[in-house]
Amino acid sequence: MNFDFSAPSIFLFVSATLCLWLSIHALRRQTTSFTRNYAGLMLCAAAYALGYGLELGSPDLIHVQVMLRIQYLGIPFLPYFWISLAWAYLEPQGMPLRWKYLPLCLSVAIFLVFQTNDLHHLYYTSQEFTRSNGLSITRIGKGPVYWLNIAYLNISIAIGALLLFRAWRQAIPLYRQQALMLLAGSFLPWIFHLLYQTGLSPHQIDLSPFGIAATGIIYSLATLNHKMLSVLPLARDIVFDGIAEGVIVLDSNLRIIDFNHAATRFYPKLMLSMIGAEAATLVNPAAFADPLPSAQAFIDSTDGRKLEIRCYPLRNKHGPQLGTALLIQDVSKKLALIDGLRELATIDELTGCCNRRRLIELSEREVLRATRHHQPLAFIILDVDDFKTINDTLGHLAGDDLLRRIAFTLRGRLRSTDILGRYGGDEFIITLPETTGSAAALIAQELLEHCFEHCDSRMSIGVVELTSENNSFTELLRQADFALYQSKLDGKNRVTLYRPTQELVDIRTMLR
Ligand SMILES: Nc1nc2c(ncn2[C@@H]2O[C@H](COP(=O)(O)OP(=O)(O)OP(=O)(O)O)[C@@H](O)[C@H]2O)c(=O)[nH]1
Repeated sequence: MNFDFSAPSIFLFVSATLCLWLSIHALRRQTTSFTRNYAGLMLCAAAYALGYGLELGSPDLIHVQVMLRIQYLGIPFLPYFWISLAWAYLEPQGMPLRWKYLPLCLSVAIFLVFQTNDLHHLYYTSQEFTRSNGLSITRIGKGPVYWLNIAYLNISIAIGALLLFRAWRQAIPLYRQQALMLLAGSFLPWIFHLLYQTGLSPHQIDLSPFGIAATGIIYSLATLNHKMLSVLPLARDIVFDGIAEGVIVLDSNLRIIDFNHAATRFYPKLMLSMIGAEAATLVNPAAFADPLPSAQAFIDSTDGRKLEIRCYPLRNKHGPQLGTALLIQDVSKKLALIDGLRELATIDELTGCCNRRRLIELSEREVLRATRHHQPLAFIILDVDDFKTINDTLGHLAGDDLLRRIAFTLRGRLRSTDILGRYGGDEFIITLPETTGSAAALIAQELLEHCFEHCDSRMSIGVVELTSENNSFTELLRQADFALYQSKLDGKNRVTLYRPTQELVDIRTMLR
């Protein structure tokens, strides 16, 4: 006699193929606890649907028994994979090992009892083959392990549904659809199974595999249309809660709908009760006023910390903007480091005043400003007298110390707007905004006396005033240098104010 397949068998074969495809598809995408259990569940469903489809078309009891063995490759493990799947949806790490043992051992035990039923009849006490309406129906006598399996199946469906319900309630709207799909998928087999168990199914056909097959179809559609497998809770939980950056998700009305653990470190006020609150009550609204795809960073200062906030719009591929994600990180240390490096690059290491580069940069800025506003500006250059002798007699360290003390003394006598820099060796330059040449000469004289008094050092000084002829740092330096040279020539330890008419005379003196 041959197999006789009718429409229900064909439906089950198609469903088994879909379930098999889903199983392979899930494993090829990602191997997480969720996808592994999902793949296992779909594989078991495929075995059940295929075996029952074949059973319905079987010609006799011997063939039916073979097909039942195929079905029972999957049936005992369905509850195990179902609980594990729901657990993995709620907790991405999956079910703890100690919890897994009980359902797994139960599944293996039921599997073994079924496969050895001929020896003890603990599963089926009897089997009777009939054909009705073109379908092979097997009336079975139900043994204690059969009832154990039914109880196990029902309890596991209930536990899985409860876990998924919790996941659905906790999920943000973006994930709710997936949680709902999973939940809906669990009810069909249950209802169909109850119809069969209560004798309400037509011709005593076991409707459970049809329910499982329908679930397979729902999941296939969900996978294709809603990317069910790609929006795994893994993305939300492992990545979301594991990263060091704070993440706050806002809906389209800029209300808080989700946040990760790190975000609570940056905003201690942030807690579950703030879900639904306006984001502006927590985060500086300037951070998300105009979210750009390029996500420019906004620096917010809170509690003495500098928080860098990046704003990303959340939208479906072609749809409208669903919300906004704020990515937050503490950049206080980074900014302090940058400030430190910037300072190092502008400060003279030995004396703590501006280095040559910074001195030129700031002085040029002041020269430009004074020229633009027609304000006076003076320029002083100081050179320690006989510094080489100090180095040679007292040592370089004493020379260094003297330079430090001179810088300290000078700084103490200057205004905050004056610019003091070490130009090199034992030479210092001071740029004095809003100061005439004669006023600067008096200040220079005072500085000279102070350095002698406090540092026991003598200095030669050149002073120059900004005019329309010398309105650049280089020219001011050249003229001030000339005046300084004049001080040295005139016997050191003095101040010379540069006057344009002097230049020719002094050059001639120098050439003599
Ligand atoms: N201790 C110390 N010495 C330095 C430093 N930079 C340059 N010098 C020395 O400073 C001396 C500068 O000497 P000069 O200005 O040329 O000559 P001087 O002995 O001061 O003579 P006059 O300028 O004519 O009074 C040189 O011997 C340099 O080696 C420094 O950072 N620390």
